[in-house]
Amino acid sequence: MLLDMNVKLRRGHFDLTTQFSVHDTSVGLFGKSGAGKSTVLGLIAGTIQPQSGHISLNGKILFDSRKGIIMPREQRPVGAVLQIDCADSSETVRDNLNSAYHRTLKQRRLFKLDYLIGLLELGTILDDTIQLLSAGERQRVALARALLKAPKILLLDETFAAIGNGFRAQLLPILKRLQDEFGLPVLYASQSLGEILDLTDQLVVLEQGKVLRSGSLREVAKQQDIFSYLGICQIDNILPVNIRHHDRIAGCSMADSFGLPLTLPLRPQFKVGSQTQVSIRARDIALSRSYIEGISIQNQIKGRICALIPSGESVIVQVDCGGTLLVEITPGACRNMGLQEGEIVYCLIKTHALVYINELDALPYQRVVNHGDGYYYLGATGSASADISAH
Ligand SMILES: Nc1ncnc2c1ncn2[C@@H]1O[C@H](COP(=O)(O)OP(=O)(O)OP(=O)(O)O)[C@@H](O)[C@H]1O
Repeated sequence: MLLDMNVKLRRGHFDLTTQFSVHDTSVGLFGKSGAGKSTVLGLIAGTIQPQSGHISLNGKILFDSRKGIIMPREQRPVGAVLQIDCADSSETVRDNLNSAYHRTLKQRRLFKLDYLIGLLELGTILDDTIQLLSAGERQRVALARALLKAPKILLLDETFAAIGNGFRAQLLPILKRLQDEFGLPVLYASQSLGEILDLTDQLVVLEQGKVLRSGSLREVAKQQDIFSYLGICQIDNILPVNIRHHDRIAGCSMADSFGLPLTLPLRPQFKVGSQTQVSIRARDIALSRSYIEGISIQNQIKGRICALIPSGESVIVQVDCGGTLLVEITPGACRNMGLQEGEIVYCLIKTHALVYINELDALPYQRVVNHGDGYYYLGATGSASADISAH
């Protein structure tokens, strides 16, 4: 275990009782404004002390109220880019980085100074004083300084948002490389699920100073009533399909997915035998207890209900039909049908509700994650309930 934290803190009216662990992988600390994300990062970095509990990193105790241990901030093997770190300074960038470089013992150094200057594109601002830098430039300098400490974990507080869209696309692969090549995981605090999921699908979800859920998005999303808090407002199923033949007269392409026949919109440009993916919105699938004769809907896929997940004003029905389909219906429909786990249902999908994945980008949605098992979670930009900022 890399980071283990179980602390209590009362600050004014805010009560934080937080327990979570981080293993050797990057984690997103998600929560709405005021949930306590910056406070948690400050507790790990040592800028704030809890009233009780313990925090350990890589087996080293950073804080333990019972043993009376408080490791000073400068000694913690933590690289942190906190909002308070980007304060004014009359030092030049060069002096600021040089002092951080020389403070780290030679044998512990992970990065050469020139390497980080190149990596974070700081060459042109080396002689500028920090107080004259833009907010994004300050964040990059703070990141370089954090990395020069040769940390065991990197704490970032909404850094993508502060650093600007242009540099963000460059920063992401850098953070992934730090994790892969140097084994340096990131604890990334943000109010934007989309921003976190660019980096990792491991989440700690905070609400009012408490850990609401933790685990992979998949595990977190299995539980009730979390979608709206996460800002997920649409779920798409992504199905792998093998094209079997094109029927120009019927106006459709025939395919199979998970061994089941599927009727798709006609796309003769896909070669027979080729593979592609199609997307179907969870809320565009209807359920029936039996196969329906005399209906225009071409796809009636038989499956077994493996979970019924209440989610705000919807119920997500997880149906195992070879692969898994997520179907979103109203609680009323669920009640009227008397659906129960383990029962057989038919998933009804209109041909034209299936969208080829290469045509999906034309839709006005923001894709937030490849779910691994073939689901993409999409947030509609601009939705009132969605807190997913546009890329
Ligand atoms: N110095 C302080 N004294 C008292 N209360 C504080 C102090 N700093 C923060 N708080 C309170 O602690 C709570 C959590 O703040 P925190 O900054 O950790 O939230 P956050 O999740 O990072 O929010 P945001 O996303 O807006 O930055 C808030 O209610 C805030 O008012």
